Amino acid sequence: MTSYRIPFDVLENFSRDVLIKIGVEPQHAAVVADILTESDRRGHETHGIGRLKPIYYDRVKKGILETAVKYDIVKETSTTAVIDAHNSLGHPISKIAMQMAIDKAKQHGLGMVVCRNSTHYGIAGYYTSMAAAQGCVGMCGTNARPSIPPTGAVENMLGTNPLAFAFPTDEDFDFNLDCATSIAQRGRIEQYVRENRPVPAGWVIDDKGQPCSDAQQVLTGLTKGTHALLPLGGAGEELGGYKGYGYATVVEVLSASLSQANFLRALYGTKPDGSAGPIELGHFFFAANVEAFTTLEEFKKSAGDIMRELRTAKKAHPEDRIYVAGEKECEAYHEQIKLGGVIIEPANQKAIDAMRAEQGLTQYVFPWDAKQDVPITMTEEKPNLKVCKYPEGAVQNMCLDKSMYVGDGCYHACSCHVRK
Ligand SMILES: NC(=O)c1ccc[n+]([C@@H]2O[C@H](COP(=O)([O-])OP(=O)(O)OC[C@H]3O[C@@H](n4cnc5c(N)ncnc54)[C@H](O)[C@@H]3O)[C@@H](O)[C@H]2O)c1
Ligand SMILES: O=C(O)C[C@H](O)C(=O)O
Repeated sequence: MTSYRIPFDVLENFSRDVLIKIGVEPQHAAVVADILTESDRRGHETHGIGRLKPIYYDRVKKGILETAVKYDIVKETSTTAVIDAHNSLGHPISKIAMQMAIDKAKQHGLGMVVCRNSTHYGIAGYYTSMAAAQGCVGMCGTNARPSIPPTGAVENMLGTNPLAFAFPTDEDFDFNLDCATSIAQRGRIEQYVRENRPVPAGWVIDDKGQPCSDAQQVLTGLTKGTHALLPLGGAGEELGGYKGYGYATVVEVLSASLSQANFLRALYGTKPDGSAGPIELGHFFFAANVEAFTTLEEFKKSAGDIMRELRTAKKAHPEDRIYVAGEKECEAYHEQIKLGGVIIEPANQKAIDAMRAEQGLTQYVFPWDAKQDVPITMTEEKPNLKVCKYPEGAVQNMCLDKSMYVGDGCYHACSCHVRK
């Protein structure tokens, strides 16, 4: 089966409309759809639209995730707040919580807001980006279903617990370090299952401490507790696995102990009878107003100077490239915008088809609905540039390579095909 590139606005509108159909308020559905699509725009496809189903859609359908976004502020000071999210969708609550932290930082220098009884919030870096865009240093993290074993153990206990930091710079992107505290996160294993690829050595151990390369076995084993995703640094102490384990523990404590949220084994999401139950998590969001320390201009210049000096490091091979955190996401964003959307693989096409059929969203037509290839018309040809026009009724842009999507045609230096 073929993968197709789908424009971001189509995916975002589809995700929003699916969520509205299953009972989510339009303004909250729009936030979830934006954050899922933003993950794809940044190249974090493991946490993008591909997770609408099985995670959010299926959990709402099973009645283990609330569609109404309700929350209470249970404790508040000028610089802190504790939110109870009552098993609501994690993305809208997290956006509200990070904005509260930023507002407090803007007024008092620092702000920290924690949530309990919230649910999976997607990419941590979305929320730290909000802080950087508003002149703050942002930090956030969340706990998650058990995945990481403590160093020396084989039982998965800690979530893949992402920890993200962002701040503005005078470069054309904000620094944003946004990653799990495990070597690979669950979304990556799901991706390896979809692509039928073996899991690389060093990512996983089973309950005998042995490696396992079968992605499906790992995914099932994570839920059963027979497999674990190793912390940053890997197994044992030799390569510093205890550092990743330590950072995952910091995230667990900041997510759970300040807000009095659930932690570790309580996040398996299984009821005593073995059926799926809610996974109510904790998150923390922190913002520091740069202007409380120095001018924003001085901060950005200094941070940018650090980025630029890092890039001057002597390289092992001239062709190697030195990146700083946030740079790849910025490039992916521009590249994907230029290419006109995100590649949707066959497994994700099936999930989209199932949601479309169940919710009667027949107004959405995707390229894989097309029955036959039809020729495209070249309207202009220059060296390395063809301007082509799609025939009437052609379904979406299906150019899968470096092309510029322009309405009903594309500019490209390759051959692409269109289906009807
Ligand atoms: N909600 C959850 O429970 C949860 C759990 C785990 C991960 N996640 C999310 O999944 C996403 C992916 O996580 P991941 O652990 O796979 O991330 P990853 O391993 O892809 O690392 C991404 C980070 O590393 C930086 N980076 C990549 N290559 C670099 C290089 N060569 N030099 C310098 N920096 C570089 C990126 O800019 C980015 O900040 C994140 O958005 C994370 O928040 C969410
Ligand atoms: O899937 C989870 O529970 C957490 C996170 O999104 C991950 O991919 O590891």
